[in-house]
Amino acid sequence: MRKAVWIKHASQLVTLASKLKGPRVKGAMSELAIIENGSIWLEDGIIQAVGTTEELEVFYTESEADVEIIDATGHLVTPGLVDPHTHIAFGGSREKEFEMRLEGATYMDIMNAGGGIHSTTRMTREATENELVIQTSKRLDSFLAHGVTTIEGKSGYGLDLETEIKQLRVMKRLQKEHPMDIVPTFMGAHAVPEAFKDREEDYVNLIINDMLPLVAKEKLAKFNDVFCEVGVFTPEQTERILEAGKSHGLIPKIHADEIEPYKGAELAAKVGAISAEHLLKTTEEGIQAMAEKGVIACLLPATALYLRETAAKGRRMIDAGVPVAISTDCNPGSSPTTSMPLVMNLACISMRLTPAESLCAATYNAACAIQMEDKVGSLEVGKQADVVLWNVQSYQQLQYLFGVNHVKTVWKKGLKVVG
Ligand SMILES: N=CN[C@@H](CCC(=O)O)C(=O)O
Ligand SMILES: [Zn+2]
Repeated sequence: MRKAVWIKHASQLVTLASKLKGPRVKGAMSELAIIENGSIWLEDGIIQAVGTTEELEVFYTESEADVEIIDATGHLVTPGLVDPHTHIAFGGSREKEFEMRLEGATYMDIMNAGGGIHSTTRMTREATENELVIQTSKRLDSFLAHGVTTIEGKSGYGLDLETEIKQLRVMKRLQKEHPMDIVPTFMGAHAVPEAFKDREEDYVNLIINDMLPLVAKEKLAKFNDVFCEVGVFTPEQTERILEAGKSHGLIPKIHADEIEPYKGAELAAKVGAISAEHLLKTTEEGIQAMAEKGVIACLLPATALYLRETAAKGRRMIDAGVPVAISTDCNPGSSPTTSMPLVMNLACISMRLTPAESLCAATYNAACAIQMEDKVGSLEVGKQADVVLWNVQSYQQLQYLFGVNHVKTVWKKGLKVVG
């Protein structure tokens, strides 16, 4: 017999439904389209109906399915959260660097001394594909437990053809074997590998001539990301790598202006990047350029906190008309967390987003940053049945009661995966 789930009597069903197309900006980020005494019908992995509990009674009367009824009285219901920026498929762990940073070493000091991204690269190269699948799968479980049902995942801890491909294959396998939706990004330009020290151009050429064509041919990634940073890849190198990716159908993203202002936001606008990430040091000119071209600012307040840096100017970006998304940046160095609820709280506390903007940034706008908004990011008929039931009454409470995991139940494509 067919199965269905009917969630009813939600104190707030936050749908984020809208007729607007594309990422939301300014006031539209606060329009959550909330239904009180809300109700939602999940069947065949898809949302079949959304409305008040009274409106969906008819649906129940006429249904021939075996219906599980969930009484959500006193509970908030939202779309599954979307994390549009993670480095999830890596080997090993870097707690020693956490201590080193507390003693005064900077992120770039550690990286330049062969630690940081280089140390995870060594550990990722050593791990077998199966080992990486097991380690990454556990992280995905933790994301689900925190209400995240779709993530982006980057390579970039291989820095050689074989290991970059291995990381992307791990994500491709997990897309089939794990309930999580994983959208893959190639990030061979995450660092210049140690073997290419002082001959960065050779590595840039390797990415352009060998890595990008193979990644595209095997359809292993949708996006192409570069760490554009002083001492890593210059804006000129970044542009070449992103343009080469575009010629293979890969959509640009940029890790921009994280440690130093480097006109990364301006470059994102110039190359037509879908999003620019971090943006801690972005200037007013960079903000204007992103607003003009509709580049999504993917802001990572947990990373800023973890590196003890001032957070990005999220408030200013929204006021200037930049579409804003937020993310964990889950990675073993600068943000080893899988908690999007924490990131939503931090977006309010450290970047002065309102609770409503923060939720939009973690759902619909996040989906736009990985071109998944047709399927996920809002509760609308025809979209995937990715739904979270929370142990709080309102989205305001979700943002206010910070540092706690309020997830009660998670459905992915209509199936209960948590709770
Ligand atoms: N900043 C560059 N890349 C990652 C960190 C990677 C690492 O430290 O392992 C980031 O987005 O924060
Ligand atoms: Zn990152």
